[in-house]
Amino acid sequence: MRVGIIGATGYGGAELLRLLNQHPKVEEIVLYSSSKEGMNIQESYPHVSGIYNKELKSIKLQSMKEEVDTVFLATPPGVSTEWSGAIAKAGCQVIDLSGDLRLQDPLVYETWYKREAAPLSLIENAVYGLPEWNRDYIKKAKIIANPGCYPTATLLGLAPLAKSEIIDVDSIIIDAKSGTSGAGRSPSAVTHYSEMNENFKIYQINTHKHVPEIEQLLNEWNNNIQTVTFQPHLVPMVRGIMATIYVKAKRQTSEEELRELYQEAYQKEHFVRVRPKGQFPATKEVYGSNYCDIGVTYDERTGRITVVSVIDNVVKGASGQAIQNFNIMNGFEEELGINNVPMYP
Ligand SMILES: NC(=O)C1=CN([C@@H]2O[C@H](COP(=O)(O)OP(=O)(O)OC[C@H]3O[C@@H](n4cnc5c(N)ncnc54)[C@H](OP(=O)(O)O)[C@@H]3O)[C@@H](O)[C@H]2O)C=CC1
Ligand SMILES: CC(=O)N[C@@H](CCC(=O)OP(=O)(O)O)C(=O)O
Repeated sequence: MRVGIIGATGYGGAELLRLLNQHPKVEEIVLYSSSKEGMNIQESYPHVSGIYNKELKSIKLQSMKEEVDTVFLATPPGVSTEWSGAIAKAGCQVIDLSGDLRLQDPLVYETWYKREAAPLSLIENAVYGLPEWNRDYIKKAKIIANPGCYPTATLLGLAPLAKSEIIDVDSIIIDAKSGTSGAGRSPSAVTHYSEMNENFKIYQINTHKHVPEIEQLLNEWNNNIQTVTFQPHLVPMVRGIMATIYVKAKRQTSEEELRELYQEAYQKEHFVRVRPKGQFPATKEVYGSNYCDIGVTYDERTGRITVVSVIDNVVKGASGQAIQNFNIMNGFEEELGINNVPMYP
C-alpha cells in the first residue's frame, strides 16, 4: 500500500516513518509538510540518512489522492478538522493522531480544546481507534480517531474494572506521568532541558483535554461512571507514560480475583501484557514498543485497588497504535510492522 504522512517533521510523524519503513505491506511512503515543502527529510531528521531519502511535498488534495491510499495526520489540533473530511471524500483512508475527532459532542470539544470543533458529520464517521476494545468497528472504518497517549494507558488499565461490578464508580483517580516527547518537537519554556532536567512537574490540573476523552469511553463501558480525577505530570525522560490508577472497591475482593479479571480480558491481546503477582511495570520495559504493560493489586487494609499501566507515548500512545489500526482496517495481521521487542536498557 501507499501511505502519506502529514506532519512528518514532528515526533509522531518521524515515528510513523520509522515503523512504516519496515512494514511489509507498505511499498511507498510520501511525506507532506505545511512549512518545509521541497526540503529533504534528512535535513530535519539526520537519523534517517541513507534509509529514507525523499523530499517533503506540499499538502495538495488533488495529488494526494493519486499518490496514496492511506493518510496519517500527525498534526496539531485543528488540522484534521480542516483536512480529514476532504481526504476521506477523495477516497483515502484517514488515521488522525490528533484529538480533533475523538470527542462525540462538539460542545465538549470546544469547552476543553478552546477551539472550533469539526463538523458533526465528520465526527460521526470517525471510529475511536482503541483496538483492544473497538476492533469490530475499526475493521469497517474509513476514518480513525487515534486515541490520546494518556487515554490509551488509562483506558487499557481501567477497562476490565470499569466493565465489572467491583468498583465504586465515583472513586476513580488517575495519576499520570509522561516523558517530554509527548509535548511534540517544538521547543517550549515548559519542556526545555533546564526546566525539565532534575525536575518533576504537575500541569493542567483538572483541565487537561484528555479528561473528557477518558470519561467518554468509561461512560460508554459503564454508564454509572460520570467523572474521574485525572492529573498529568511531566518527568525528566524522553519517552514513556505511567498511569497509576486508584479505585475503591465497593465490595471485598482479592488480588487473585483482580488478576484473573485482567488476564481474562487481555489473554488474546498481543500488545497488552498483564504482569504476574507482585510485579509492576516500568516505562523502560515498553520503550520503543507497542506494548501496554499492566500490574494490578488490592490493599485489604484500605479497600483500594491500584492499577499501574505503562506505554511508550510515541508508539502505543500514538504512531504504533495508528499502525495497529491501519493493519486492522486493511485486514492485515495486527502486529505487522510494530512487533518489535522493547529496547532495553
Ligand atoms: N508526541 C506524542 O507522544 C503524541 C502526540 N499525539 C498527537 O499527535 C499529533 C502530532 O504530535 P507530535 O508529532 O508530537 O507534534 P509535533 O509538534 O512534533 O509535530 C506536529 C507537526 O505538524 C505539522 N503541522 C503544524 N501545523 C500544521 C498545519 N497547519 N498544517 C499541517 N501540518 C502542520 C508540523 O510539520 P510541518 O511544519 O512540516 O507541516 C509539525 O512538525 C498532535 O495532535 C499530538 O497531540 C498523540 C499522542 C501522543
Ligand atoms: C507531555 C505532554 O505535553 N503531553 C501532551 C499529550 C499529547 C497528546 O496525546 O495530545 P493529543 O490529545 O492532542 O493527541 C499534553 O499533555 O498535551
